[in-house]
Amino acid sequence: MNTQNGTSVPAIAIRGVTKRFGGFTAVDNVDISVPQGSFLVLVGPSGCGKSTLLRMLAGLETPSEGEFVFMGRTVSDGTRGLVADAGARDAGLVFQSYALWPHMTVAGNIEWPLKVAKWSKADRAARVDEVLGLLGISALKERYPAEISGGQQQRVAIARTIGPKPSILLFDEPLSNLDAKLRIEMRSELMRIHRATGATSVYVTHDQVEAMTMASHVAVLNNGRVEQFGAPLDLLENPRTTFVATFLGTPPANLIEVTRSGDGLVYEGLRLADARRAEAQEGLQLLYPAHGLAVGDVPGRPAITARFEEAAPIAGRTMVTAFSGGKRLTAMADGYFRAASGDTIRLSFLSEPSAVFAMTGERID
Ligand SMILES: Nc1ncnc2c1ncn2[C@@H]1O[C@H](COP(=O)(O)OP(=O)(O)OP(=O)(O)O)[C@@H](O)[C@H]1O
Repeated sequence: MNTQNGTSVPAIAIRGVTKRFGGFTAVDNVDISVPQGSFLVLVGPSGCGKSTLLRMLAGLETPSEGEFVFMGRTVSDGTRGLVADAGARDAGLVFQSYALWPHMTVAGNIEWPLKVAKWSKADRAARVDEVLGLLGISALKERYPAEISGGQQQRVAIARTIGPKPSILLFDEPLSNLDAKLRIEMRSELMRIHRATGATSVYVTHDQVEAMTMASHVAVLNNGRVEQFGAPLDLLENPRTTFVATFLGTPPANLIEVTRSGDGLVYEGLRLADARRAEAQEGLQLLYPAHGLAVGDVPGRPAITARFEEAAPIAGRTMVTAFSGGKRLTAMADGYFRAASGDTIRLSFLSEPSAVFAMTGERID
């Protein structure tokens, strides 16, 4: 069904999209596409352009250059100034703020877009009950937005968006107003809804845990550009830049700046790796995941002295933050580890670095 000339047509194709505000480039030549049913997460630090990209997907902004193609159909084209309206795009948007109509009941809010789309009365009633059930909020049907909690309001907003069965769902940080526990619950809920609707979803977040748990595809954005695009595990295991390597992953990975000395790569006089991993480069950065750094000396492994900063228990182990040479390092200790801030501790490098980067941030090995 979803084919043209025998080849599969992406549900969403973003082709060479740039967005400028005056002289400022907010989105810079973005080129990604995903198949139907994907869960694409746009992740990156504040100001990297992810909301602007989502707003263009929703048709709320026009690209300066490039085009958006949904299911083989061009819905925005920067060169021609074309932007198809929301109905023609077949996309529904869920915002961070719920923006429910306060004078309408929960059922009324969900029914409204179906009225706009000219569904029959019987079909509307059936669909409202169906999405209320899907979101687990049937009991709230006759309440007004002021009479339900924030988490429930967000469910109503999601129910309202999926009501008309859009084939593309767009989410702009929909969970950021919820408390930590509710966020985790709603994450699984959203995944369930995504699967139940069969829609292709695009989800904006600055929370990399959300990105890694929900995505089938992740685009890491930095300064308006896609720094890397791929499956979550691929990005974790094969980061192409130091930006991706340190932005993704919990706890954060460590970058150690080393210099070449003879046949070794050396940090504070300590040989950490074989210099043949990176020919002809003087300064380099070595990547160690937090679990690659242990607290305390380990026989046969290189170790450094660091200044203890803080400890956070995680699943029976302790994530330890310490400083060495002005740089923040994250290590894992077995069991529950405690020390006073400023104490001197030892950190051991348990294995070879998982990657080697140039000082410019590009991956070498
Ligand atoms: N209408 C606008 N006019 C001028 N500059 C804008 C406009 N909208 C966004 N920008 C700028 O474009 C850049 C990207 O903004 P955008 O909102 O897409 O970032 P973001 O990654 O979603 O950030 P956040 O996580 O903080 O919401 C920012 O520097 C922002 O100031």
